[in-house]
Parts: sequence; C-alpha cells; structure tokens
Amino acid sequence: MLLNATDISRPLTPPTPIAKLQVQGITKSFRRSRKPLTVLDDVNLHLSKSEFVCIAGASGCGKSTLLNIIAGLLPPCEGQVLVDGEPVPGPGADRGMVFQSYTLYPWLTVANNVAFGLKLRRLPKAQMRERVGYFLNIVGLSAFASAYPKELSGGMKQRVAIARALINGPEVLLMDEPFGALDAQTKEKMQQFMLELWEKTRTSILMITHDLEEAIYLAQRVYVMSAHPGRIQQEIKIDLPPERELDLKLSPKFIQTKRELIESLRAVA
Ligand SMILES: Nc1ncnc2c1ncn2[C@@H]1O[C@H](COP(=O)(O)OP(=O)(O)OP(=O)(O)O)[C@@H](O)[C@H]1O
Repeated sequence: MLLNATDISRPLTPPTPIAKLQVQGITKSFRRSRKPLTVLDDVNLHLSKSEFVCIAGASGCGKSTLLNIIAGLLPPCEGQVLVDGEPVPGPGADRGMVFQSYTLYPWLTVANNVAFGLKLRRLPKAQMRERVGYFLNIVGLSAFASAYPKELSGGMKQRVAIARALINGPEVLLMDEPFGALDAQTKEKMQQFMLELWEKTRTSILMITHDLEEAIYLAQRVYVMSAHPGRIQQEIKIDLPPERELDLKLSPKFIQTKRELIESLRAVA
C-alpha cells in the first residue's frame, strides 16, 4: 500500500502512542567548500515495538547520515531522536548498530568480539560467558567461539557483528546496509537468518538497504527517501504474510510491491 506524502513535515503514519523509536524534525547540514550543504531536511519517522522497517533511497540521499544521527554518532542541527518517548542525547546501549563494513576486532576471538560491549559494562565473568554463549547460539556460531575474524566468511562476520550488537539488549537494532558487501547467495541466506532472528527476538529493527527485494522481503514498512535534501518522501506498507520463505519473492504480490517501490524511487530520483 503506497502512502503519498502530502505534507512531508508530518509523519506519514502516526506513531503508536509511544513508539519504540521516534525521529522528529531532523535536519542536518555539512559545510562543503565553505557553503552549508543541507543533507537532511525535516525527517520524521517512527518504529513501533517489534517492528522491522527499512529505509531505501538513492545513493547520497542521506541514509547513513540519518542512521548515524539516530545512533547518536552525529549531532543533528535540528530535531530530536526519542527511544520509548525519551530524547536521547548521544550514543547509548539502547541502540545497537551494525555497519556494512566488517567492524570486528581482528585480534579478538569471535567470543571476545561478542563480549566486547559487556566487558565495558564490567559484568561478572560467569554471566558474561552465559550471555555470549546464548547469542552465539542465536546467530548459529557456537562452534566458532574460539575462531578469529580472518577465519570467517563475510556472512559469518556480519552474524558476529549482529550478536555483538544484540548482546547489550538494545531497544532498537540499527543496520546500515549490513549485507551490501555479500554475494547474492550469502545475502539471501542472511535475509532468511534475519527473519528467523527477528522472529526469535522480536527486536525492533531499522535497516538501510539499497536492495529493494531485501526491503520488501524483510520489512513491514519501507520509507523511501528523496535526495538533495534528504527527506522521507513516501512510506510503503508491505502487505505480505509475516512468515516469509524465499519463494515469496516469486509471488505476484511480491512482484507488484516491488513495482510500486521502483516507481516510488523513480518518482523521487
Ligand atoms: N562529514 C561529512 N561532511 C560533508 N559532507 C558529508 C559528510 N557526511 C556525509 N556527507 C554528504 O552527505 C550526503 C549524504 O551522505 P550519506 O552517506 O548519508 O548518503 P547515503 O544515502 O547513505 O549514501 P550511500 O547510499 O551511497 O551510502 C552526501 O552528499 C555526502 O557527501
């Protein structure tokens, strides 16, 4: 279902009474050649509890900038980010982040990479071991606890990064093109893995992707961003069953949804 943005200064779908994540009026400018460049202009969106939402948009429209602001890694010029109705002043354990590039520490084992955030929180060792074991099991890497990142495939590295983000019990998992560097087959496996993970954990997930099929396959809603400046232009509700197998990608409804999304992206190009 395609919702047109008649007034982009307002959120397209009103958030549930208290959204898990709310982005209100975010504007961001950078200085380029001594002139201000507005990259994001009055961006509003929300993520409900246990929802999986994707953001799609042309390269350079400000998706990563937006996600970095939500993560608290960049300050906005205007606007605010709220988690459970509370404004967040900077980075926090309530928002876990997974980046496109592999960000594991090469000198640490898989288990120690996953445990890294917990070590900063000085949890007791036994509790730490138990939590690491639990999340390694969730991402299917129990057998690789003692391996080093160089011994892992790209998909396995991203599963470690996801476990590392989840172990801190974030309210929201933020993912910036996490499978962008993977080959098509591994990517499909990771998409299935993400759906299984989401079913198991019901974590609220906000994910950026260039891949329209990926967005439709994974998300319940897709925000389409326009560029120069970056704005939320449209919101597409993905009206597909919650249980999704790969064959769904060949169904008429999936193809129709993809067509809507392509047209939506063309309209904002
Ligand atoms: N620190 C910075 N200083 C100046 N300009 C920046 C900075 N960071 C991002 N930009 C500019 O902001 C715009 C948006 O960049 P951003 O990386 O957020 O886009 P994107 O939609 O994530 O792109 P892609 O899909 O290619 O990753 C680009 O024009 C980029 O050059």
